[in-house]
This record gives sequence, structure tokens and C-alpha cells, in this order.
Amino acid sequence: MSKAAGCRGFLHHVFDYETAKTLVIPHFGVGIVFRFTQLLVVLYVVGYVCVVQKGYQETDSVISTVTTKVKGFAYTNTSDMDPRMWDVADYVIPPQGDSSFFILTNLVVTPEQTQSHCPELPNPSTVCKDDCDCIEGYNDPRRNGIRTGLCENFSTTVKTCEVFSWCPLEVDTRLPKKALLAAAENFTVLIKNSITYPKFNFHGRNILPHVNSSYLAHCEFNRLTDPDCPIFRLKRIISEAEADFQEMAVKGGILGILIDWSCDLDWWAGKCLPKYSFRRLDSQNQDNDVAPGYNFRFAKFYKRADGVEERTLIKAYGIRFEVIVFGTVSDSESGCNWVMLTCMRKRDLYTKEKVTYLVESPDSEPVSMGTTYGTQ
Ligand SMILES: Nc1ncnc2c1ncn2[C@@H]1O[C@H](COP(=O)(O)OP(=O)(O)OP(=O)(O)O)[C@@H](O)[C@H]1O
Repeated sequence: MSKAAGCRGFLHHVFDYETAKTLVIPHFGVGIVFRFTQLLVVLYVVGYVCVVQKGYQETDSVISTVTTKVKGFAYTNTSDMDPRMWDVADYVIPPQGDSSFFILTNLVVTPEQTQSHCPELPNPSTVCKDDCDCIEGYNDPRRNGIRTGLCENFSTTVKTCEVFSWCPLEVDTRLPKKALLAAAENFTVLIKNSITYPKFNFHGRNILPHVNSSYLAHCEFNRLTDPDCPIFRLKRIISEAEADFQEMAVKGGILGILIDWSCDLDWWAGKCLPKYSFRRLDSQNQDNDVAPGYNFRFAKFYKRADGVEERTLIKAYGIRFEVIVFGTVSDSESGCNWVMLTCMRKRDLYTKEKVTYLVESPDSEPVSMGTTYGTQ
């Protein structure tokens, strides 16, 4: 190819104008498919994006704080303990009243423990014949103390390795089959929950504006008659979670109190109010009930008259309540703002009135021009 022809080809390639050509096919079947596809797109945008997802709205997630206060009394009279009245300071552990609180319902008490030597509880790994079976200093986290190296009589028939520990040792097989604090089902809890949606400067509280002190002093949550009362009877919470209080109270468990603040801030959508629901959160797998419930140990310490430190060990079983607050809020004001500030004939006036321009004055103090218009 000559040089001139190559140059012409290059110029054509650079300066040629290309445009799309539309081919109209008068075919009924193809036309139907085309219109049907268009219809699907319109349905998706209008039906799903606009109506279902409310895509024209702006959303925000909740920020929340919760405090709780439990009230109620229980009376126990068992062979292990003197007759005893229990109040909130005895059975709420710890007592602060957080969004997660524990109520003691059953317990194994081991009183008058002192630091001393005693034979281990019988178990294939602790039973011995003589001292050679017990290694001094050995300790197993699953057992009760540090071995002294001696093999001692646990009973007239069984010998076990002696340990240095808090003696006498706890025997937790003595857990009552009926919860000791069965009366806890009638305890009540006051939940105070404040929330905010920062993007919309929206603040809410589960103690609603019309709830006054005298109502709070006697009300109790009932979905039909008192849905706005923030005081809940434990039995009702647990039955709404489709669990049985007395069954849960024996070995303990975890229960969720869910407060849903999801709402629509559009004026036509009604008030933004909390919605309560309750759910058992610990596993209740019928096929596998290994390690059920919830328990932990704590002790109360004393000094005896002879100066020896003594403690009462408590293995506490109970129900941990978790107040879980969640929600998202949406508002279509931002969509309206966009239309107002972009499409309307008086958009310049609206923009001037809605937006504040900060102008730096000579002495660096910002001066505002125009007024602001905030969200709710
Ligand atoms: N668990 C509860 N069960 C029933 N009523 C409760 C409970 N907790 C609080 N209340 C009542 O709700 C109201 C507000 O309680 P709040 O804790 O704010 O005030 P308080 O005066 O410190 O309460 P109180 O001294 O009675 O514990 C009070 O009338 C209080 O008695």
C-alpha cells in the first residue's frame, strides 16, 4: 500500500462519524416480549424500589440506652437454710440494673467453708488405694483443689485423694428439683429505654409522654389493656416467649426482651412507638440437653471470732434477661427536599429560605444569611 493511501485510510478512521441505526421489526411476538420486559422494569422500580423498599426515603439506625429495676419478695424455708425472706438486693446479681440483669431462682449453698484439707468428692480420677495414687501439688481444673499427696477416707467404704481447698467441698448434686425462688415469677421489672436517631434528631423514650407517676406506681404491662406500661411481670414475659417459668427457674436460662423502634417519621405514618416482644435465647434442643441452663458461683466472706476467714459458697442458677433494642427509621422528607430544591419553579426562593450560608466577617465571626429548616 502506498504512503498516500495509508494516510487517507487513517484520516477516514479518525474523522468518520458513526451513528446507531434503529431497526423496527413489525413482529407481534418480539413486540410482546419487549413490552413485557419494559413492564417488569417499571413494576420493579415502582412496586419494589418505591413502594416496598421506600427507596425515596432516607434511613438511620437507632442508638439506645437501657436501665432496669426489679422488685418483689420471696420466702424460703428449707432444711439447708434458715427461714429466709429474699428481696431485690439478694436475688439481682449484680445489682446495677443494666440492660442485662440476672435473677437468682435456684441455688446450692455450701456454708462455713474454710481454707483447709479434705478428701476430694469420689470420682474415677480421685478414688485412691494409698498415697502413691495421689501426686502432691497436682490440680485438675475440673476438681476442687490442690492435692496434698495423701489418700484419705471419704466415707467408710471409699478413699479419695486429699486436697487443699475451701472445705467442706460443694456437692452440687443437691440442686432442688423445684426452684427455691419459685415465687420469682411474680417479680416485676421496670425498663427505662431512651433512644435517638441522630440523623433526624429524633429522640424517644419507652415511658411515653402521657404516662405519669401515679400510673407508673400501679400499672403492669398487658398487651391488650396496658400496652404502654414499662413494668413487666416476669411470668408474663416468659410465657409470651413460649417458655415455662418454673421449668426455666430450676437450671436457669437466658431470655431476650426485644424493643423494636422501627418506624416511619413521615407525618402520615403515625407515632413512633416501641414494640415489645420476648424470646428465649438459650438453646432448647430437645435431642441434645447436655449442659442446659445458666449458672455461676459466688461467695460471701466472713471473719470468725477466732480470726479464721470463712465463706458461704453459692452456686447460683437463674434467668438472665437481655434487653435488646433495635430499629431503623425512615423519612421521605429528603426525597421531597430534592424535588422542592431541584424541580419546583420557586426553587431559588426555597433554597434561600432553607439553606443558611455562613459568610466570614472581617473579624472572622461567621455571619448567617437566611434561615435554616431542620428535620424533625
Ligand atoms: N420493678 C418495679 N415494679 C413495679 N414498680 C416499679 C418497679 N420499679 C420501679 N417501680 C415504680 O416506678 C416508679 C418509677 O421508678 P423509679 O426507679 O424511677 O423511681 P424511685 O422513686 O427511685 O422508685 P423506688 O424508690 O420505688 O424504687 C416508682 O413509682 C417505682 O416505685
